[in-house]
Amino acid sequence: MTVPAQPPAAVVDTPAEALDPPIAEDPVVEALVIEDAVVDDLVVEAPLVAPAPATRTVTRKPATPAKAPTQAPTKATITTAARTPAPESADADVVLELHDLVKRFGDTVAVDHVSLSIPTGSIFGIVGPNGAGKTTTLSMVTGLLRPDGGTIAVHGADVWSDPIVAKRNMGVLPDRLRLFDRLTGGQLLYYAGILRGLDPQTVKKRSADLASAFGLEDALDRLVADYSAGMTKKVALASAMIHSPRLLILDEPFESVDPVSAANVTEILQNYAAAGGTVVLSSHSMDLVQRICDYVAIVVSGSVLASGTMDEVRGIGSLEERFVELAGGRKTAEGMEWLHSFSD
Ligand SMILES: Nc1ncnc2c1ncn2[C@@H]1O[C@H](COP(=O)(O)OP(=O)(O)OP(=O)(O)O)[C@@H](O)[C@H]1O
Repeated sequence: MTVPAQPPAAVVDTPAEALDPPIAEDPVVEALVIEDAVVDDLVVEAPLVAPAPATRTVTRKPATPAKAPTQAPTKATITTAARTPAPESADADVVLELHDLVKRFGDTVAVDHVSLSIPTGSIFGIVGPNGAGKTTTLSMVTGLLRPDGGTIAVHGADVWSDPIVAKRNMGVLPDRLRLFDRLTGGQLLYYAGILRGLDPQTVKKRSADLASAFGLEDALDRLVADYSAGMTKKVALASAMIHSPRLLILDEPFESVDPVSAANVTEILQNYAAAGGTVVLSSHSMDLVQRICDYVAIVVSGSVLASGTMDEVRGIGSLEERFVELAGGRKTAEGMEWLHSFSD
């Protein structure tokens, strides 16, 4: 009897991660996806410490209901909205103001005159295709990258001319995690808290709360260098929050994070925003952004093509549909037949 040859296999670790939706949905990529194992199982009930009381009176607007407007915004109205962000009410407090931000790398214009107003107590999502300029924008906001033009102000304090004031109340999850990974998770959290001026007792209490919230209790004594990608992301997120900042800047906080942990992180962020904290996050997960963000900006080729409340930006469709439309639609995978010819 002839035994049929085994089909060839490609082993790809989370191939769609950090890919923008048009690519992540591409049939070629879909064909390659092999289900990822869910690693960290956890159940969380511990609430995260709320941010310190705001000096201004803050009432977080509830997430806008998923009600379709009577008329879909046209591309022209969206583009106009991009230049003048449209918060729900004109008197909304603005915690973070980006004005006419520009960043070039040689001939590449990574960020092209971006202006955004982030209301206090909101969760603001920044989405865009790979290479759109999201990380570059957030890196300038957090003072990691100097802008070529424009200004960034946190509660009126300029990030570049008044960095100590501007950054004091900021918690940052950068894109490329460069942690002190020869420390244990517990030591890293301790270090983050002490650096932010907390006393040791408070740091210990908050570290325990955060470890419980992120399902890292059993990992606190292990070296961060030995953590999985998702565990590393979570301990970095916990380090960004330990001083209960008023503003969290999170670059792809859900990347590598399993669905249970993502649900926990979502709940933590929603409680945080309900207590007056503000979250600015970038993500490729359109469903998640649509579900948790009050406001969203779609960035393509360094420019904001749409921004405003979630309902204003997505119109009558989903955020993903609007994103794909503004990002230039999907490309059909042609000329890839060689992939099906198998080298054996
Ligand atoms: N240090 C750098 N030197 C040169 N070019 C850079 C540098 N950092 C970013 N770029 C370029 O700037 C553009 C924007 O990159 P950026 O990382 O901000 O995109 P992104 O929207 O965060 O992408 P992704 O979704 O893939 O993370 C890209 O063309 C990128 O190649």
